[in-house]
Amino acid sequence: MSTRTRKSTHAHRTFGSSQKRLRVLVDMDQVLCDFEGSFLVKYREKYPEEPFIPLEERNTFYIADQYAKLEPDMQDKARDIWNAEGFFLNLPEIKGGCQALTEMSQMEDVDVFICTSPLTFYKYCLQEKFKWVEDHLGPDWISRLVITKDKTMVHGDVLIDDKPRIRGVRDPPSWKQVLFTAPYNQKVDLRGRQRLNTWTDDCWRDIIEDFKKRI
Ligand SMILES: Cc1cn([C@H]2C[C@H](O)[C@@H](COP(=O)(O)O)O2)c(=O)[nH]c1=O
Ligand SMILES: [Mg+2]
Repeated sequence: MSTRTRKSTHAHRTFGSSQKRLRVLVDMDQVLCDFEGSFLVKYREKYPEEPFIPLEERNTFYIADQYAKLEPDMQDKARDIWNAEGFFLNLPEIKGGCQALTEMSQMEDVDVFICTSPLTFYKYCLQEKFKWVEDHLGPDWISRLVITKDKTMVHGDVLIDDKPRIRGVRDPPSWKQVLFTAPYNQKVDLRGRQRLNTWTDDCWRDIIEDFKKRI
């Protein structure tokens, strides 16, 4: 066997698959963690006499924008809830999310990263996001956590995210968004995006398989 043949055989073994790997980015708040539900429970505990907005009537991405319209100081009262120590750490999981992520990361030719934005008031949020990931997914996922204010700066093929409009310095971003359903995005124009309603059926699997065929 010539040197050239040996080299190519080795190359074939090392890089045997011609399938490109699919890089999937998955958001945390309202995709893996129940930000909205937890906010409402805590808000009503803290301010039982104040008006509130039931989940099915939420119509803006940022809670504060809608609460500001109720009464002038509502925005600050709402903000105190998610700025508090322990809020992010104790967010319940969106049903089936962590199981789906674990299974997704075991799919052939798929790399999964968590991609989340922090609060500007980052005192508790940053470390609590790390701890949440460690507690719910395990320590190996810490190296798969990307925290950024600008998700367009992160390279990927797919971003599963509930935010109706994601903008940043890169336009268009490298990824295609799959819109994860949340109360405030039920009626938005999908603009060609796919929707994922839940982690508890196998639709996410079909979406990922479909993207694998397209890259
Ligand atoms: C007021 C308010 C804030 N957020 C926060 C929570 C996160 O820090 C980001 C959203 O991050 P994502 O990666 O886009 O999920 O903003 C929020 O989600 N909703 C609110 O009402
Ligand atoms: Mg989100």
